Amino acid sequence: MGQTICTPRNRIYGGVISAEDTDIANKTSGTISVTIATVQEQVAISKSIDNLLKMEKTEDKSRVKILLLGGADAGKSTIVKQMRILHMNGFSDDEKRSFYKYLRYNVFQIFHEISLGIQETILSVDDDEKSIVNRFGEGDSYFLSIDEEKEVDILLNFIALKCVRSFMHLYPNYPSLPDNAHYYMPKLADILRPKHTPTAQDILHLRIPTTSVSEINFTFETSSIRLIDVGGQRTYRKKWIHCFDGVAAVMFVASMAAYDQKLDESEVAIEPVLHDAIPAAAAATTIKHLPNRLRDSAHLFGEMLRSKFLLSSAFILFLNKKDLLSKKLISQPLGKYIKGYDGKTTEDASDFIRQYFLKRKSKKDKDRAIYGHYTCATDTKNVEFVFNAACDIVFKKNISKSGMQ
Ligand SMILES: Nc1nc2c(ncn2[C@@H]2O[C@H](COP(=O)(O)OP(=O)(O)OP(=O)(O)O)[C@@H](O)[C@H]2O)c(=O)[nH]1
Ligand SMILES: [Mg+2]
Repeated sequence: MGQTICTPRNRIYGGVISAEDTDIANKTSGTISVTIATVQEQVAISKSIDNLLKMEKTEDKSRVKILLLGGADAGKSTIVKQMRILHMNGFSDDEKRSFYKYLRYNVFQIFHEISLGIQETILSVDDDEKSIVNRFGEGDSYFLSIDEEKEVDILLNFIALKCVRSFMHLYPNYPSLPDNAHYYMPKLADILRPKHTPTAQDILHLRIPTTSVSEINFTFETSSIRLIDVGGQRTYRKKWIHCFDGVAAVMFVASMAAYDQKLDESEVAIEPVLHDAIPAAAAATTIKHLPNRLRDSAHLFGEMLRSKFLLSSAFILFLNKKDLLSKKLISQPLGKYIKGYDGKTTEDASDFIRQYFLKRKSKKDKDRAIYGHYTCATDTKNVEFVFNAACDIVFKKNISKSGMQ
């Protein structure tokens, strides 16, 4: 059989000429008779297009543009999902159901990390459990060739293994475990049921990395908001600059629970994200040591503060994952990962992290107010509160409502 040459056009139409094509062909090959009626029609259409464009322009201007920035896994898209729940009627049943496959994949990712963790900690594994642990450690290729039912069985068998149970007992906060493990692990039997429709909470805990810029538009009180979400992984940060025009506020999201996590892309040399970043001595000294996620995030925060395109934008810092921070501190001392910390309580740790970010302000913007909150992006009530307070800042209504200076 000869090879099909796929031109961009027949790739779109699958090689079949569409009804639309035929219509265009008829129109262009026939004689066109111009009458006064058709001219009037054209003028009317053109006028209505102009009006639409004008309306769109004014609407765009009256929209308040808010940009979510921050490193990967910080919680930006979770905040977008919360806005959908709070201001856009949430998710339809079909949409909820469509998240089921991501849910299974997230569970697989947790198990993959558990398998690697078992191997790294050299936990003893019974002979009959070894091959299963190794299969999960290898990656997802095996799972691509099996059906959904079999996959669910294998996932449920994995969690029953003796070595898996011991690992979770000994290392519930193992640094490479995805953050959503805490939520999904206790409810696996329930959420993996093939008929399960993911709940809003299940969806809020999903980890689906953002790879492109996206936006939602909604009405908040009397204002029209345009909320823009970007991918936080280093490879996607280069796209951010295209969103920097006319930003009323930057909501910078950072995971406080990332203090013991490493960047995925740790081998990549650290480059400034923006060419316009004003060099600061402080930034140059930050990431020389461990390529740690919290450190990377604070560095990025400093870089954004110095961007000349964002100098007139309000900055609101969401120090996120406060729920996980308190869980992790029990077994992972913050001082082991970030120099200079000698506190004891979760409050001490949160305050230290806050200072760690705020000291990225250069001398130049010493007087620039940065507002912020300790947040839990998976908690709808908490996000509602902090988003309302943040909007008060943006709309300059009540600056005293939000404390971090
Ligand atoms: N427990 C807990 N989990 C959170 C919190 N915020 C976000 N998460 C989880 O953290 C993971 C990452 O959240 P995302 O919103 O996808 O992160 P992101 O900043 O959009 O990441 P990128 O798209 O890669 O830039 C998801 O599994 C979320 O459910 C939080 O406050 N507490
Ligand atoms: Mg995202």
